[in-house]
Amino acid sequence: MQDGIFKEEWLDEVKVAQSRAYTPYSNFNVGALLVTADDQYIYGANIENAAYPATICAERSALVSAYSNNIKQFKAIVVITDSKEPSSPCGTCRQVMKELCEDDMPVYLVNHVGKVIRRTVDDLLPLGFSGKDME
Ligand SMILES: O=c1ccn([C@H]2C[C@H](O)[C@@H](CO)O2)c(=O)[nH]1
Ligand SMILES: [Zn+2]
Repeated sequence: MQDGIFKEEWLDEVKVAQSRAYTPYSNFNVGALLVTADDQYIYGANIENAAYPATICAERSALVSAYSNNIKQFKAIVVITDSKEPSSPCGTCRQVMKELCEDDMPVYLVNHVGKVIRRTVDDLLPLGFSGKDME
């Protein structure tokens, strides 16, 4: 895994992802930009549903989109929200990142004024369960 040192242009790209959110119920728009190992951009947004639990978060939208297109090596994921402080991925998204990304992949959390917090997948889900736990 190459470390994706945060690039300013990722801010513009993650806002594009966020603009695609479908949030008639919460109006809380989340964008996720998945940067692939070869610097492609995969966009994810939260897609809500009248049956609330059927909602898909932005982070999982991006990861499922990448895998569906046979793209599996990532440099980083950037997540943006309009919250006061950079918002933190939900437990389900952390578990899916644990499954599909390297433990040391950077996760950049960004708020509406561009404050960026860097964590890794392992920071967000320490001692997380994975296939290794079934060996
Ligand atoms: O990790 C998360 C947490 C929440 N949301 C979305 C789901 C829902 O549409 C809205 C409010 O929970 O935010 C995400 O996209 N990612
Ligand atoms: Zn989530």
